Amino acid sequence: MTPDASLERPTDELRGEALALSYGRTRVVHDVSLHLRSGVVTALIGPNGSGKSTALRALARLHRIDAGSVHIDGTTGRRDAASLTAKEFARTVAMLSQSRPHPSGLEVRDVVAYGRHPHRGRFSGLTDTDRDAIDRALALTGLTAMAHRPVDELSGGELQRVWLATSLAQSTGILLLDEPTNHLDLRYQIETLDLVCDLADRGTAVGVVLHDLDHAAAVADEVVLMRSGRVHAAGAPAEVLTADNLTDVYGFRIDTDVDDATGRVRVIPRGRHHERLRRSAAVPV
Ligand SMILES: Nc1ncnc2c1ncn2[C@@H]1O[C@H](COP(=O)(O)OP(=O)(O)OP(=O)(O)O)[C@@H](O)[C@H]1O
Repeated sequence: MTPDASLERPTDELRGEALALSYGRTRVVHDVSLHLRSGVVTALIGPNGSGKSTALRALARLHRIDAGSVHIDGTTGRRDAASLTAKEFARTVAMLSQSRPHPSGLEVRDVVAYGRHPHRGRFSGLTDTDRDAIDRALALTGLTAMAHRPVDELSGGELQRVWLATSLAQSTGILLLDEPTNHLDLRYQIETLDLVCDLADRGTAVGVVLHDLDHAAAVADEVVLMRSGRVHAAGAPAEVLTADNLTDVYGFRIDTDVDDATGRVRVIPRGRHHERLRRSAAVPV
């Protein structure tokens, strides 16, 4: 699962400034700014309901913006995301949403081919470039051998990889992933994280919502810690993933240390079960 290094290096960046977002009359995201830079993995973390998905969806033009702006900075200068046609935007930004449809009556390859829609003319068939992009997306997600299986027969994790492949087939310079490791077994969780890093290494701007803080520590160049619809802290993983920040935001004791092998922060949640383990270790059976 390594992206093709021969492809042109993307340079687009996505900038959400002072975003205010609501459901109906309820404001759920307040004054949030997010800057997704080319070649950088930005992880959005925070408790349930803190506004991560809503913010990511706003960057993908899937949620109405009450105040603030979303811009794309690319080779042709700065463009307001709202000024692009749907196809232009979809050639620039791909998003793997948390709510993923369950298509039926289609093969895996057909679903992944949907990712090429923004690159195709209204009546034109798949070009060689389209087919190459589909093959590459299937390979990157470990789906080549399943390309002709009906999607109706797939497990939740396999289907998740099909949607990831569909986003990759869009061949965008900006990739937004909402909990991409959900439903995946350990191998594909790690492969997906590796893929995220590989894509960033060849220039993609990646914004990824992650619940596993060790995953965020392992892959993120920048971490945005959200709380109650606001950015509580943002910056390098070692600056954001501190015991104080995490304990404060998640509302129970969380310690951190540093993995000697990688130099990355390790997160140690101190649930009541730790106390139980400590007691049972102290009292010989
Ligand atoms: N469709 C909706 N209608 C009304 N309120 C919503 C809707 N979706 C989300 N919300 C509310 O908006 C707030 C932010 O939700 P959001 O899904 O962005 O949080 P999140 O950080 O992604 O949460 P999670 O980690 O649980 O996925 C929450 O208070 C949530 O209850």
